[in-house]
Amino acid sequence: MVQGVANWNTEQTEEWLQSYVEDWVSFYQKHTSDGKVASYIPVLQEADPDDLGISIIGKNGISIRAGDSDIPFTIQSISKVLSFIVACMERGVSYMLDRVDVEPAGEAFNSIMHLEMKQLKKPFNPLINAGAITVTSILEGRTSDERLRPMFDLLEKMLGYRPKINVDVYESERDSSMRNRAIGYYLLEIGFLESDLNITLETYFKQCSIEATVDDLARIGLILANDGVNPDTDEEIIPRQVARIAKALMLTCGMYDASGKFATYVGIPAKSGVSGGIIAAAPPRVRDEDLPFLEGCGIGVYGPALDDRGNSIAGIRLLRHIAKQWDLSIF
Ligand SMILES: NC(=O)CC[C@H](N)C(=O)O
Repeated sequence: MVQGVANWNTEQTEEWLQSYVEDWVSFYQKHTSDGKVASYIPVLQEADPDDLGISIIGKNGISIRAGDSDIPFTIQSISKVLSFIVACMERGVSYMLDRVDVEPAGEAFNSIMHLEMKQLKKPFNPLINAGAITVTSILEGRTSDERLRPMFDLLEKMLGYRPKINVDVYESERDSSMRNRAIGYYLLEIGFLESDLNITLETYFKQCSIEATVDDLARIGLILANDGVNPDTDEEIIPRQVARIAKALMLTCGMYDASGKFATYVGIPAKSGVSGGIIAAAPPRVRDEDLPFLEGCGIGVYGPALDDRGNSIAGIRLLRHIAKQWDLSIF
């Protein structure tokens, strides 16, 4: 554990922590060879499987960056957290919780099976594809761009710029994602969708193709860690109740059928995406020891080589190491 950091909130300590993180990233970078880049969305195969980068942002602009931290990537399933937040802000929490449950599915992120076998009254949770597509069908607006505007507005507030959609990734998924179409048709048949299927899928593929960097994820993670308030300006960006539900979902469902292990070994609300991104929100914690980021931090990781659950293989190992070293677990 990194101990004895007297008044760690200084530039000197920032540099010191940075050198630790750089060592850890270069160690775990070798683990990327244990994973595989996603190929079911053809353009995602072009990612370099060796990449591994991280950004950690705390209060007062303290930030640490290491490895391949400048590479933009599409947020994929990380967007499911944002669409759920936006839908709750548009429609209210109880409206949303009547239409999508908050229980871990224990199945692959794109599973269709449980929808039929369990005769559900609503999808298990908003972070698996069936739940996320249902949530996207509830977003307000006639066209996909209209529906995504509030999500971009929210991102702009958090990041200070308006991210873009990666059109190549969007088109690649739109033209190949038969499974999501199958999920969509099934949802339509059982009456879970609140609006047109084609516009819903177009919106869903676009939200998955929003491009970001690890810094962006860390910034969003920090705001979530701080219950929706930007800790540097005290502005409430996401209502506290919504931010808390989002974090509960990230912890219980964010890493799909590896969520239990992630909660056990890392213990931080987090969400992964198949392009290799992970967002994590480490809330403030009370400890006697002098440890980094006691006031909480946001973490963004990028490592496109995935494990068999679809989570960044080296990214998870790196997060596990950092959480242990700095005692970041919420438990
Ligand atoms: N796990 C993911 O990131 C999945 C997102 C991807 N766009 C899909 O729907 O298949």
